Amino acid sequence: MNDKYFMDFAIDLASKVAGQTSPNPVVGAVVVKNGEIVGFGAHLRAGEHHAEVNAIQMAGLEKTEGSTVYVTLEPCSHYGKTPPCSDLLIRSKVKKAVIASVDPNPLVAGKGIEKLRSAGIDVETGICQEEANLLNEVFFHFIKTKTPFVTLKTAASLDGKTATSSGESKWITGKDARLDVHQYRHKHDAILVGIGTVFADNPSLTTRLPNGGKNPIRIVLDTQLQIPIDCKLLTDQQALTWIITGCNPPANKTKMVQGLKGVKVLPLATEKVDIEKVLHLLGELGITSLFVEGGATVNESFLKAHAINKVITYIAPKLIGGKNAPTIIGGDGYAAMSEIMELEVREFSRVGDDLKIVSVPKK
Ligand SMILES: Nc1c(/N=C/[C@H](O)[C@H](O)[C@H](O)COP(=O)(O)O)[nH]c(=O)[nH]c1=O
Ligand SMILES: Nc1c(N[C@@H]2O[C@H](COP(=O)(O)O)[C@@H](O)[C@H]2O)[nH]c(=O)[nH]c1=O
Ligand SMILES: [Zn+2]
Repeated sequence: MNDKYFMDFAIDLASKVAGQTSPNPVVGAVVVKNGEIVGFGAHLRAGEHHAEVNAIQMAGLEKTEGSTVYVTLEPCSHYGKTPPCSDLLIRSKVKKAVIASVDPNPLVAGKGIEKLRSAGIDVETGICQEEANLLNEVFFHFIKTKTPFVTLKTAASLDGKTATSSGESKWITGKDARLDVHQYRHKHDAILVGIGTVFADNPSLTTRLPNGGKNPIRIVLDTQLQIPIDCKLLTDQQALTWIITGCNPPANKTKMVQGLKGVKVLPLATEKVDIEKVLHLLGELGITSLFVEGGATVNESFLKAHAINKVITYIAPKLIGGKNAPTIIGGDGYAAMSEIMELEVREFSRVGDDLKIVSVPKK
């Protein structure tokens, strides 16, 4: 078996724990001795063992000695919440390390590889690098920008409507597509809607998957703190709810809302809710991935802030019509074609009766 064979397994291990390890990256590791897999593991949760530790623990020290370790991310070389993996590989007398992604964390970048080489371990990098980098697009983005990686989720009819002109929207996409959305809620640290969607749908924004899943922190952009006090987000206590407002939300309403369990009011320093400021605030609060579920006004503000890193679009084979029916992106939008946002399609699939398109900004 070649290096790709074993690295594919490590990548598969890492891909299956997406959403669990935040704010850490997902990492998979496989220990191979004389062409036989003797141990494997993934990093399961921030603060717990790294992938290499789990894999070497399964292999045992005897089999690890003289082995080749395949790992999707450069072994760490610093003391974070856990001791350095590069030291562990050296102590365990590993013969060779095959690495997919180099760690962009300034604390680690290249130091882990250097440490291994100077201890006489043969290190090869770049095997399945593209694929492994995609696994950690959120982590790499956050390490670089200290702001969350933003995924915009939209759902519309064939003619681009998100509701009828009378505001009805149940349902445009089918059960399968609506369920598919929940896997993304599980994987994200936070989910964001505008106050308009709260008024229109009284959403719960929780993760409702058959096998359970993590609820993201629910964020509402609500400049004047108009949120209805009896809405699900403030009363269901299913997950934390943070409301981001302009600088002077009404004092008595703020006191009332702030007093609710699991609810925080976060006023910005400016009158208007500026997306750049929202992202920096969320980054400071440790949000590494943000799932934006609209509505049209919020979507446009993210578009204009050039803050969209990925778009998940569900299209239902339905025609709604109506020049006043709402569409995916509202506001003024761009007047000049030269300004519009261009993307490239990364995935195209069917989900039940609907189409699903995953696209990313054109490089
Ligand atoms: N109307 C449709 C959608 N509507 C999505 C809404 O904007 C909002 O995200 C939901 O109301 C969230 O509600 P909850 O959290 O599940 O209680 N989204 C979809 O994917 N398909 C549709 O047909
Ligand atoms: N999860 C992971 C790594 N994560 C690296 O270590 C940092 C977190 O360290 P700590 O706070 O100790 O968990 C994280 O920012 C990233 O640079 N490294 C690895 O060798 N293997 C792993 O499985
Ligand atoms: Zn480590």
